[in-house]
Amino acid sequence: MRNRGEYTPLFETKNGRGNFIYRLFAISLFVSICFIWFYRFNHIIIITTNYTQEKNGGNWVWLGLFAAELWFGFYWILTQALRWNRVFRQTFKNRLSQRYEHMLPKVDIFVCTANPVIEPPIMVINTVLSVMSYDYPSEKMSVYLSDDGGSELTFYALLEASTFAKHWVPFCKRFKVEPRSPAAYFNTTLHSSSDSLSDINFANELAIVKKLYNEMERRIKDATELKRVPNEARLKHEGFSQWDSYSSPRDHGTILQILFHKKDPNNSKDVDGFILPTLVYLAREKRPQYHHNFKAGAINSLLRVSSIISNGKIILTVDCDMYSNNSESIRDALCFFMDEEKGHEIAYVQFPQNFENVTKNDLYSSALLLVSEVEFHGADGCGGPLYIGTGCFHKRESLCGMKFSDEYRHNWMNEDDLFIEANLHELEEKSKDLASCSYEENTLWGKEMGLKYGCPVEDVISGLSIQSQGWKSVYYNPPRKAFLGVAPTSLLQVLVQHKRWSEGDFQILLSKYSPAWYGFGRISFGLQMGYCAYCLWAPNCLATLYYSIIPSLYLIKGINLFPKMSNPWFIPYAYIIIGETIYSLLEFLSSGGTFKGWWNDLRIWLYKRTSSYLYAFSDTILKLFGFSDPVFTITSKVSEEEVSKRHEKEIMEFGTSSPMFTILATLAMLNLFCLVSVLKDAILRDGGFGAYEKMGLQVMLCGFLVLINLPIYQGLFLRKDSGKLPSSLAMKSTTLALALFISFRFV
Ligand SMILES: O=c1ccn([C@@H]2O[C@H](COP(=O)(O)OP(=O)(O)O[C@H]3O[C@H](CO)[C@@H](O)[C@H](O)[C@H]3O)[C@@H](O)[C@H]2O)c(=O)[nH]1
Ligand SMILES: [Mn+2]
Repeated sequence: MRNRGEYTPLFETKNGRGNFIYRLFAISLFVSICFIWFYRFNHIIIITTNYTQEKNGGNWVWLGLFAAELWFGFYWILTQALRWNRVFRQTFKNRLSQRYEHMLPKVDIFVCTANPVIEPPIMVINTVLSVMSYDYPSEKMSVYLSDDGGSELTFYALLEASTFAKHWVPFCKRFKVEPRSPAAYFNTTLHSSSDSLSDINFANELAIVKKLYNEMERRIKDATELKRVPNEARLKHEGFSQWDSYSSPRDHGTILQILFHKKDPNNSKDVDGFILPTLVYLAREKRPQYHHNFKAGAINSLLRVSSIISNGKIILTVDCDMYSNNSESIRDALCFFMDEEKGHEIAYVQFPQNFENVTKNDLYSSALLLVSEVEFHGADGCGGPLYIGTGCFHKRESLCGMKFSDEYRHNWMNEDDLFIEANLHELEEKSKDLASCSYEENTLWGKEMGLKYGCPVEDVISGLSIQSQGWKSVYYNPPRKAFLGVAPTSLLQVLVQHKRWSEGDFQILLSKYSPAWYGFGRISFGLQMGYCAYCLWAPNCLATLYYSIIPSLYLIKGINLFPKMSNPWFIPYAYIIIGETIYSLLEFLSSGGTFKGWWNDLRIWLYKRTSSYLYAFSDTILKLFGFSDPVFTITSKVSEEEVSKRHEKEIMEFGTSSPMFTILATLAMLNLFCLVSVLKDAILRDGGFGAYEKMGLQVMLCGFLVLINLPIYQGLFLRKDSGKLPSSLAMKSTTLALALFISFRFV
C-alpha cells in the first residue's frame, strides 16, 4: 500500500471559466427583475386607487401579468443553481491501470429495448456489440439485453450478433478502432488502424468483418421486414422453443437465454480463442393482470437476474439506441468510483446524452445542448447531476437501495459467483424465477430497492432518491462523446417526449420524493433548486401562455400594459431583454451551437411550454384526482424516407393532426392577426405610429411571436408536401384565432 503522501487522485475537478463574470451578470439581472416586480406591483396600486382600471384594461390583466412576471423571475432564480457553480471533470486512466489493472471490478451492462418496430433489432444489436467491445477485460463484463417487446426477431438478431461478435470484438481490440458500433464504424469514411505497421493486415481483416457484417445485416433486416425468423435459424437454436407458449408481448412467460458464459467456454470464445463477455437475453414475464412498470420494471428484473449470473459491482444502463462511441468509458467511470479519497461517496457517474442524428442547426433542439454543456455541469457543482436513464454507471449497492454512511468503503475484490456448482441450464432456470411477475409482490422492489415505480421518468426520481440517501454523483462529459443515440425527428415526437418528461418531473415534485421537501436537508440547497427547475417545467405553461396571448390582444385594443420607452421603468425590461438575449446566444454558441440553432432552440422552448407542458400540467392535475394512468410513450427511432429527407433539410415536420398542433397554430394565427391589425392602423390612421412608442414592448413581443412562428405559417398555408399541417387543422385554428381576435377587437 502506498502511503498518503504519494496520493495522486484518479480524477480532478476544475471550476468553470467565467463563473465569476457570470455571477456578476446574474446579480445585475436579478436587480432588474426586482425593479419589474416593483413596477408592476406599484402600478396595480396606482390604477386601483385612482380608479383608472378601465382605461388600463382592468385589474385582473395587471394581476395576471404580475403573477406571470413573479413566476418568470422565481423560475429564473431556480435555474441559477444550474449555472452558478459549473464544474468540469477530468480522469487519469493511466493511473487507474497502473494501480488496479489486475483487480478491476466486474461490470454488468443493461441494454433496454421494448418494441421491434420502432426500435429496429439491427440498431439494438449494434448497441449491444458496441458495449461488448469496450476496452475492458472481457471476462469481467456481462451484457444483458432486456426485451420488453418479447420479440423473437430481437432474439434472432441477438443470436446473429453473438456469432458476429466472435469476429468483431477481437477486431476492435486488435486495431483499437472507434467507434465500436459496427454500423457507425462502417459509416465513418476514414478507417485507419492505430498502428500503421499492421496496415495491410488491417485492410484484410477490415474487408472480412465488413463482409460478415453486411451479410448479417441483410439477414436481420430481411427477417424484420418479413416479421419472421428464418426456419434454419429456428431449428438451429433451441432458445426459440421458449416462444411456443407465447401469446402476446403483454402475455408470456419469462424468456431467458444465456448466450455466452464462462460455464460454457467452448461456445463463448472469439475466433482467437479468448473468452467473450457474458451475453444474456431476457424478456421478463408479462401478464395482463400485473403492471409491468415500463423501463423501471425491466431494469429491476435485470438487477435480480444479473445478481446471480454475474453480480457485477458496477452497472451501466443504456437505451437500445445509445451505442458506445468511446471504448474507454468504463475506465473513465472507474476513475471516479475507485478514487481512494472520494470514490466511496459516489453512487453514479452520468455521461451526457448525445445524438447521432441531429442536424447542424438542430431544428427541434433535441440535442439538449444546454442541458449537457451547461446545466449538468452546474448540477455537478451542487452535489451531482440527475440520473437520466442512459449512459450512466451505477454502483450496484446504491442502485439497490443501500444508504450512504461515512464508514462505508467499497470492497473492490471480486467475489465468487453465487452458484458455482450449478450448470448453465440450472442457472438459467434459477434466473427465470427472478424475472417473474409475482416475484415482486410484497417486496420492496420499486419502492426502496431498484428503480422507483409509478413515474414516467423513473430515472430522475430514482437518482434523486439515491442522492437523498447521502450519495454523490458525478457528471462526466469527455471530449470524445461517450454515447450516441437517436433523437426524435418530428415535432410531434419532440412534444410527446417532453410531455412525458415534464409530466414525470412535475409528479416528482408532488410525490413523496419531492426535491422541495423530501430533499430538504438531504441534498444541498443548490441541488434542490436545480431539481425544482426541472420539476417545474410543466407549470411554466401558464405564465408563457398568458404572455403570448394577453399582451397581443390588448395591443389591438390600444391598451398599454408595459412602460413606455420614454419611461425610466422601461430600462429594466430593456436590460433583461437585451442582456438575456446576448447571454443566451453566447452560451449557446460557446456550447457548440449555431446562430440558427439558437433561434430554433428558442422556438422549441416556446412550443414546449405552450403545448407539451400544458398537457403535462393538466394530466398531472387530473392524475392527482385519480383520472388518468401513467403511460410511457416510446419514442420512435425510425422514420420514413421522406420524413428523414425533410429532417436533413431542416424542414419542420408536422404531418398529422394533433391537439398540440392546434394550440400552436391558433396562437400563431392570433398573433398574426394582432400584428397585422396594428400595422394596418399605424399606416391608415394619423399619428398611428405613435403606437410604437407608446406600446413598443407589446408590439415587439407580438412581432417576435410572429417571427418565430414562421414555420407554422408555412406549414399551414404555403407547403404542399406531406409534412405540412393538415388543412382541417388550418381551418380550425384560423377560425378559433379569428373568433378570439374579433371578439376582442370589436366587442
Ligand atoms: O416499457 C418500456 C418502455 C421503454 N423501455 C426502454 O426505455 C428506453 C427509453 O425509451 P425512449 O422511448 O427512447 O424514451 P426517451 O424519451 O428517449 O428516454 C429518455 O427518458 C426516459 C425516461 O422518460 C429514460 O428512461 C431514458 O433513459 C431516456 O433516454 C428505451 O430503450 C426503451 O426500449 C423499456 O425497456 N420498457
Ligand atoms: Mn430514446
